[in-house]
Amino acid sequence: MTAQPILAVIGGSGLYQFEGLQDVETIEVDTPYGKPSSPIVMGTLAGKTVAFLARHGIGHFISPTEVNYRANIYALKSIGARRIVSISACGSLREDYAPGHIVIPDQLIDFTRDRKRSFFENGLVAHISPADPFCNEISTEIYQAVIQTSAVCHLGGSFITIEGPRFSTKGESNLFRAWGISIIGMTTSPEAFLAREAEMCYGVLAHVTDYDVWHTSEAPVSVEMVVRTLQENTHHAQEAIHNLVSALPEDFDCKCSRALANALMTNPPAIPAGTRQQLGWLIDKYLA
Ligand SMILES: CSC[C@H]1O[C@H](OP(=O)(O)O)[C@H](O)[C@@H]1O
Ligand SMILES: Nc1ncnc2[nH]cnc12
Repeated sequence: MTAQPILAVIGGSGLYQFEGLQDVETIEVDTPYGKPSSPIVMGTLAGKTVAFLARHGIGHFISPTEVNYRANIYALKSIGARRIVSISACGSLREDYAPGHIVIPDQLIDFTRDRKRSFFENGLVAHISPADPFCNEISTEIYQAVIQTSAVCHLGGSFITIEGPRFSTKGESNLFRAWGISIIGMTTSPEAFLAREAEMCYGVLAHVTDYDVWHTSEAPVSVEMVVRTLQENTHHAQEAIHNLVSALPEDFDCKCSRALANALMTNPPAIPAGTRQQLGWLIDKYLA
């Protein structure tokens, strides 16, 4: 059996397998929420175990709305992962975050509508705090790893998740700009919120692939533009993950691992037995 991974990587658009993993083992995981987007590929990088999951499936056949975010987070937790790096393609809403750059966002604005956004349901109410939606520790580690590459990297910026799959109108894009939002994508919500509920450290390495649709001298975003920019820049993410894995300590203590400590609202005797059992993986340590 492969060792517990030091890091789980969720690969987004343009990243369906992880180059350079050695001693690779592919694991089919099933979850109470259904199948994750892809098998989990476990392997070693810099001598440490890493897990990789392709968010849109291998071949990119799952839309941002249809990604089973709960199954993906559950699957990564079930193999023992405690930290997640999400690799995402995003549009830029500001001039100085240019295509080809990388952003490590520190805020998240959720404009999605049609997604399961919590593990808590069926008689068990919990309210986690996503005031700081990304783990500060892993985000800083990601930034340190990226700046060792030749990529231009920005630490900080707010990231809006739209429902998609369509891109934005100019009216929407200009509204988001007026709100001071930095980058735009379609997958970080609810992924980041579910990772917090699962008490996992979660950070994003966002590749800027385009200027969305607001720019007066740049063409509006298209799939061709996103794919081309990603092809030119994915090597930065691969290199950064290598740097990150090399630097990450095996032992760590982060407040993300206690995110549910003050979140459970339902009086324990009122929790239905089936729900208590189904969510045992999250709540046993608080209700034992
Ligand atoms: C292919 S452009 C839109 C698509 O790309 C991003 O995916 P991911 O976050 O998984 O890299 C964006 O969120 C949309 O899903
Ligand atoms: N402009 C954009 N809007 C939403 N998602 C994106 N992913 C990459 N570019 C994007």
